[in-house]
Amino acid sequence: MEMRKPVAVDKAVQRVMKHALNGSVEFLPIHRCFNETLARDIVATHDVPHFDRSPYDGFAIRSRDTIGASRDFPVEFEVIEEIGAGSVATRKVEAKQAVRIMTGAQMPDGADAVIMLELVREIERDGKVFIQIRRRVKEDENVSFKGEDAKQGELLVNKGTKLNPGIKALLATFGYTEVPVAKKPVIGLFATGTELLEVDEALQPGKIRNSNSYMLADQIKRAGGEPRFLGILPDHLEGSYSAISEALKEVDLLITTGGVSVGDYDYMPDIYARLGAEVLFNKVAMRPGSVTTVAAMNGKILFGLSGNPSASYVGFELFVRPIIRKMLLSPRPHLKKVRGVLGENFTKANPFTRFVRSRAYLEGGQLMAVPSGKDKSNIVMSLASANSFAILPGGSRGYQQGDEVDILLLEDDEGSAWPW
Ligand SMILES: Nc1nc2c(c(=O)[nH]1)N[C@H]1C(S)=C(S)[C@@H](COP(=O)(O)OP(=O)(O)OC[C@H]3O[C@@H](n4cnc5c(N)ncnc54)[C@H](O)[C@@H]3O)O[C@H]1N2
Ligand code: MOO
Ligand SMILES: [Mg+2]
Repeated sequence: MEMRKPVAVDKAVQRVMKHALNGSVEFLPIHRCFNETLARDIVATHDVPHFDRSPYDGFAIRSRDTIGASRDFPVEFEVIEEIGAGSVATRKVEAKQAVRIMTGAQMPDGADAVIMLELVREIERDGKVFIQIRRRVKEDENVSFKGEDAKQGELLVNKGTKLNPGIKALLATFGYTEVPVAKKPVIGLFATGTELLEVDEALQPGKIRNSNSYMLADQIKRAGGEPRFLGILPDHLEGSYSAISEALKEVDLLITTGGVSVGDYDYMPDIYARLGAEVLFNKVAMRPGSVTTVAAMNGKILFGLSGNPSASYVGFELFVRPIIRKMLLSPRPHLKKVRGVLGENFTKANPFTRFVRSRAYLEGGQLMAVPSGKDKSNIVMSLASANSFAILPGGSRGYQQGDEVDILLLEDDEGSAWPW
């Protein structure tokens, strides 16, 4: 019987990260990309706005002409032209002249301020329109200046940042019809186990439905990768070996679940040996997921996650997610770590570090983490409301409600450079 030597979690993650693959760039039409990450820095290619403009519907004037204006002594301006946004005045504003201007329209030459429509009185005389201004208007008042939003050459968004609606607005502003994004790594997904049924199959004695593949496919998408379902492999060495070696040609990374422990039908260790893959570790000092095995081969990584649902969920987030994020050029590829308070007693001691699936929430400004269900490796139900892992370092004692703990956030996009 093989005795496996557990590796500390941080050491295990470190070993995997040494084999991180480089990401590549592709260009996607702006209306098609969503949630990808930028593969280039976004730099302002011109000033925004690229002309001085009015932020109000009003009248563009020369501020100095309002000196002395008051309620009792209004100053009169002749309205020489009217422009809406998109139009440009044809005449220069001279002394005591005004251009009726709408929000977003370019400031006419000569004018240095705008007074809002509501603040003037309009009068008509001899077929001409005049306005009366009853207050002093300062130089530059109500002008939105060229470059006030962004200056040409300014670095606006770093590569490796996930697209969001705001970044989309920037891309459109600068005329990106095609957006440089990090190509999503393609991650193959095999579920192994003779006991596994497809989702549409009726239950049979001793058999269960394959839930891992669906869970992991969405974890892959949440991390920014592209899952490729490769189906279920019954526990047969030959068949599994050939399916896995074929699949490796098609994907960047390969995940299998199940068959990594020491059971009679746990064939993954044999398969790695036959492939000639370098096993980075086959036991991690963590719960769940202690059997997590990672192997490297020809610039690809094979993640042998546990068959137990909670264990494969945790294994993915700790070991696969950072590799995906790295390929997406993120400078912070790991889960974000924050401090919080344990919301319930957790008395079961364990020599290995526990990653307790938890629901984290703010209460009176304090982050609380409460276990989201039974803390066993073969449990599925606790995953549904988990948005975090509370980290309970291994040792001989349990933890109490109110203890301060590190918490890894699952639904955050900022990440950590290195949380360990
Ligand atoms: N003698 C020992 N037995 C076990 C050890 C050990 O150290 N010594 N480790 C235990 C731990 S810890 C874990 S975790 C599991 C890991 O087992 P495997 O990764 O080899 O996975 P399987 O044996 O194939 O399956 C385990 C469990 O998970 C269910 N499963 C598998 N695939 C799926 C799927 N796609 N969807 C849902 N559920 C799945 C499977 O039916 C089993 O119940 O080993 C312990 N044993
Ligand atoms: O790998 Mo197992 O999940 O430690 O329980
Ligand atoms: Mg097993």
